[in-house]
Amino acid sequence: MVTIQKVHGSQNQFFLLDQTTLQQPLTQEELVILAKNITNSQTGLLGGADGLLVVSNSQHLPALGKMQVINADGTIASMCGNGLRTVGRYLAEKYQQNDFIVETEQADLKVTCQADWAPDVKAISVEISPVSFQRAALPFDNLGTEQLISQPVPVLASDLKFTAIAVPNPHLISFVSAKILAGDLLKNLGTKLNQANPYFPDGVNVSFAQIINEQQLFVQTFERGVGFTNACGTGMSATSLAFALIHPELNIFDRLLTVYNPGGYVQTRVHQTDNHYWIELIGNATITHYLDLNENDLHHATIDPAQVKITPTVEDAAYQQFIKDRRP
Ligand SMILES: N[C@H](CCC[C@H](N)C(=O)O)C(=O)O
Repeated sequence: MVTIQKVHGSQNQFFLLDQTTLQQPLTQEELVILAKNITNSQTGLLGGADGLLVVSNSQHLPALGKMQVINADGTIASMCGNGLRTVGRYLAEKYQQNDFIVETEQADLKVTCQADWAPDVKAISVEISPVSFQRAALPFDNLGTEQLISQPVPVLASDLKFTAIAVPNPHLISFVSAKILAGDLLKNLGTKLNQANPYFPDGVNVSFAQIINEQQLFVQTFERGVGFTNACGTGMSATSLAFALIHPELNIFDRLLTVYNPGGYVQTRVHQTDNHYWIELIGNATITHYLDLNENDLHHATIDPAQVKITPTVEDAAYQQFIKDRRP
């Protein structure tokens, strides 16, 4: 039997599998099949999830481990901010360390355990990096520009301005009115740009944001490979950077922002050293369930829910209690 976890960051939900606990690690093909199966709201476990986080040993000393992110549709994401917080917590407890490095697809990133946000609400800070505005980094095409920073893009939507940032997964961001946020535009644009289209050949995470005040944002994201999620850590991080760049008069750099989302909130700090940007993402890392199942079933994605021993924790109730009166 092996144990996997169901976890969330700001209620962006994942299953977490540590390959090093298996007799035989899953192959990449098995991981993708498992991710699509286990996260599915019909065929999956516990109502499914937004993706699968795969932990394995890193060859990059001094990294404590390596994180791979597989979206619910089986596509691979180069980064996952909410996911990295839960992987960071997992590795902190596995190796009894509070400040360490985790290898991700394009960078080895800092992870730091924070003081609990409330009883049974663990908090982790993670580095979101590398950051690029270059067309080729997203990538995007046929928009008539090499960079997109707060510019109108009529072919995507009239009357909005867009910013495109890779952190390093791709994000398209627009600061919108409450009316636009409440409408169907985000769903329509997110759907359109994550199927065959001339603008974002690899798809893109699309976020609409509202500025609550100079220290608070609200962000809703339609995620590549998933659809709407309760929160997107890299989306909220990229939006914080866009906010800092679009409003230099507010001196946002190095200041703590609170970014609300449908799943709760996170905190971010945007940093600039020389012309290099990186973002600190701070937020909960919650384990909702431990799942004991047969390793063989993982290899064949033939998981019979009746054969899985599910142990809920007290942490989700603690998180719900924590965010109950912390809404914008
Ligand atoms: N939810 C994740 C982002 C997953 C990104 C994935 N949807 C992609 O880039 O394909 C986060 O907290 O950053």
